[in-house]
Amino acid sequence: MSHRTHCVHRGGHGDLPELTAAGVTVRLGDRTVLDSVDLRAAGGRVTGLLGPNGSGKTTLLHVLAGLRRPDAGEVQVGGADLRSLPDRRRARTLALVEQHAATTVDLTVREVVTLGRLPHRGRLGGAARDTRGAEVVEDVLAMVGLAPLAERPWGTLSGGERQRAHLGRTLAQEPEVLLLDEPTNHLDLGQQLRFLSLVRELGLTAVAALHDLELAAAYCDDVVVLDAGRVRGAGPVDAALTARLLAEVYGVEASLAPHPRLARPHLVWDGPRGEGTA
Ligand SMILES: Nc1ncnc2c1ncn2[C@@H]1O[C@H](COP(=O)(O)OP(=O)(O)OP(=O)(O)O)[C@@H](O)[C@H]1O
Repeated sequence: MSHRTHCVHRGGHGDLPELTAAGVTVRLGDRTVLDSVDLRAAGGRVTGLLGPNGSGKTTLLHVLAGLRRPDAGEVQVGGADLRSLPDRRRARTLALVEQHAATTVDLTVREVVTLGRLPHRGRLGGAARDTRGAEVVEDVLAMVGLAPLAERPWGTLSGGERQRAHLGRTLAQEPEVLLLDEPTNHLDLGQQLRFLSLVRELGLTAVAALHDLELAAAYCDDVVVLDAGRVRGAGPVDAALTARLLAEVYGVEASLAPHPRLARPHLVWDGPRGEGTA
């Protein structure tokens, strides 16, 4: 993946909107899947959305993206109620990279990325008014390392290449707020590190659901930890990811330590709770 400066690159400077959720509750059937959840994703920072399987991360991302209406609570982006934004404005403000996003199989990689330009086109869908569209698409293809595969049919891509194409389509939307649902799932270690480095370098307001606590400790500024639909911890990574929280929420003996070479926290785990050696 290329790290060159790009037109969708914001560099983390001041004017990016904050995304907040207040009292978000979602009930599905007789289950309360999210229970009065508060979240604050500060402008231009990467917020990790953490929690065990089934804790509500995807459901919360769908509420934050405006894809699911909560039973209670509200989401604000840049101080405005998400529901008050017209669809196209919302799509230009905030975009979600889904975990298992489906894409029509006979499109090429460039065509998939170009789909991200739809909110920038005229009301009748014409490309005429999207004067920057082609340039943005080429920039994004280079940025996610898919320029050499631009003409490849979607169906021939590996899982990791598809993940990068989905990111490319989302970046082509030029959102200010980027929502990512387990974005590193299909990626090898090198691609995981490059993907999250790229997300940081974009400098957008980002919320990423992550299973890998090591990656979360390394790449997130802040975290929100869900457990059974409730927030169990939130704040800057090193303050929020305490040994006690990791034991209670994940059932593991683990803690953060200074990275031996880099100025950032590093997750050190001993094992499942009660079986650690420390
Ligand atoms: N339509 C539904 N009806 C009932 N329960 C549902 C429905 N959809 C999701 N759930 C439940 O809601 C809970 C939260 O699911 P969600 O996918 O948001 O969790 P998650 O933290 O993203 O999980 P994972 O890490 O496994 O992807 C789960 O227990 C799930 O089984």
